[in-house]
Amino acid sequence: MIARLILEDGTECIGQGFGKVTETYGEVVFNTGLTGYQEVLSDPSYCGQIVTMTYPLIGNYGINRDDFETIRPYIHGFVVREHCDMPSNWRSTKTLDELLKDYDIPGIAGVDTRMLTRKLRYHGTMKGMITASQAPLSELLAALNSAPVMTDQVARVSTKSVFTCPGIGHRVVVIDFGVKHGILRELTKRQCDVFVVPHDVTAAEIHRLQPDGILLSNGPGNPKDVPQAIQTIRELLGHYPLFGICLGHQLLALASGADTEKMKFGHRGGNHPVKEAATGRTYITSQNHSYTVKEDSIAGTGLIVTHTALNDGTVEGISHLEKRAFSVQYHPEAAPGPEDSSYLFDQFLRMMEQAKEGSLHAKAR
Ligand SMILES: NC(=O)CC[C@H](N)C(=O)O
Repeated sequence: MIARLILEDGTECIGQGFGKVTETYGEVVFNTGLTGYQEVLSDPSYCGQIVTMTYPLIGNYGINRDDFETIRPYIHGFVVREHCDMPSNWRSTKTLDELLKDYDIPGIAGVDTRMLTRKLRYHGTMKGMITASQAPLSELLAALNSAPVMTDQVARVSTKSVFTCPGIGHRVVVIDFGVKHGILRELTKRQCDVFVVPHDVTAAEIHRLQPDGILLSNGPGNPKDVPQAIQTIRELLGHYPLFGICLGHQLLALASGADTEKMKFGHRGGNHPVKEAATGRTYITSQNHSYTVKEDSIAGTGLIVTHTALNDGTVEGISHLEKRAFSVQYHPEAAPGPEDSSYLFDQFLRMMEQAKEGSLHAKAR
């Protein structure tokens, strides 16, 4: 089936449809990962976006049972150069086409993804649509330009009720703005007793769970679309050790009085170099973000910049000088991607230990 990808600037790519070609709209973004398309497809942070992969052959190792980052994919469309429908891998249980069909997600293959990526880098990310309609371009563009911009992605992907991953270690409350399973895996691997709570949880509800620490998860959309979460984090700051990842990092910054802004085309891929200020070390990181913390908004908030992106100098990590709280813009759970940064989960565990020791000393006094 012929499918069309149309961008708001009038660019049209004609290709072969796969998955379920229904008419969808979304922000068109690109990811430079060489592998990891299953994790990209199932990362809730892509909710509302049409993702184009710059690597030219996608689908060749199929889809397996283990690598999902959430129970169902939320992306609005998938764009590839060449779609492989005959996967070869011992773990593969279905094809990429079958997965997209299961969840009514459109795919389009045969697209000049290099041209598309250059365009997105030059103009910045754009609204786009995938459709099988043969209507004139002008008609489709009018529909695309009047399509509403999504602002409720977090509510769509967050859990509706509390669930647990029991463990014998520190009790961690994960505020689920669209949490990736990789984050839960990293916590349970370290024996944490995990409570995953909905995005609109209140500080009082969290106090009742008596956590040792709180993890602010990744998630889709603009951090300013969830003002209630910013207020809750403000109320929690200083009471418990906080660790923020991606959207959670941006929300920690906003709750501390710093500001965020949209980037031109964001960072998405598995090889983004990030420099840690304290050691001068460079880590290769997995990233997926459109927004960033504004460096010039940090002064006077009690925060410091701990990590910086080497490609463009943007903020990739912050830490609070007086309160137990730190966060990173990238993905230390490395799904997909390099595992260099998993030490940050150990840092969070140490912070929870220190907080416990601190409160024991305070009680003894
Ligand atoms: N992966 C994430 O948590 C992304 C955070 C935010 N939605 C952004 O695009 O910047």
